[in-house]
Amino acid sequence: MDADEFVTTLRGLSHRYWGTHPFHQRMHAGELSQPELQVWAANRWYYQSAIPRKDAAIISNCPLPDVRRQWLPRIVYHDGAAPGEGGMERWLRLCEAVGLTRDEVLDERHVAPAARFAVDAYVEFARSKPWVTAVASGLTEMFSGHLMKARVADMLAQYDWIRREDLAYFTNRIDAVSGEGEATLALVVAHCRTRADQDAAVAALSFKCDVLWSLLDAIDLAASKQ
Ligand SMILES: O=C(O)c1cc(C(=O)O)c2c(n1)C(=O)C(=O)c1cc(C(=O)O)[nH]c1-2
Repeated sequence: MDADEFVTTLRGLSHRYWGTHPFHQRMHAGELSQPELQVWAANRWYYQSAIPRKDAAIISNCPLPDVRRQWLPRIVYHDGAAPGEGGMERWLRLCEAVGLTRDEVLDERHVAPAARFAVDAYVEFARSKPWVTAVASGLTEMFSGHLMKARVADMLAQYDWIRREDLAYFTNRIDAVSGEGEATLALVVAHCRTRADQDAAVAALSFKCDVLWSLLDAIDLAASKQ
């Protein structure tokens, strides 16, 4: 495929993205109870906490200093440059805003088995696949900016007990993905040189859509028991 066709094929997977998942639809429509939002926040914590390990696995498999240098800030973004900073900290504050304690999030007591299984599969994928294939799996970020913008607006409009500062994770992340999404796409296009590499990248993005969808299926089921 030439670069345009390759990018079009990757973007063509957007219909499989978790933006249209029924749980997200209910969240955006204001139909979730506070206990259901707690299930969501506590389970997504497990995803958030796995992302730096996933990115470290990509770096460990990559022999190219330029790419490692480009990827490294992602780990610091989530872990923070110091304790009490960074994306994971902002997610924990969101958990507290929906009424969870830090302890009950950090000890993972609310993490559903299928949520754990889906997230662990993503980390294992990054450990076991060529680095560029694992990078391609993160291209769901291309689809996430629009969704996160809608999420902030809809949550503020629909849940009057949620304040803008509670959603700092997302407002901060929206800015980060606009740059990272394009840079990641450029990296994947530049380093997938054969048709086999390109097909593996498309399959990786498809796999990641399945990971996210499965995570939300697990959350949906756990929330329905509230
Ligand atoms: O809220 C969302 O809908 C959403 C989606 C995604 C995604 O599409 O993978 C990520 C995030 N958020 C996110 O916050 C994040 O840090 C992130 C990292 C990655 C990744 O695969 O490396 N995806 C995502």
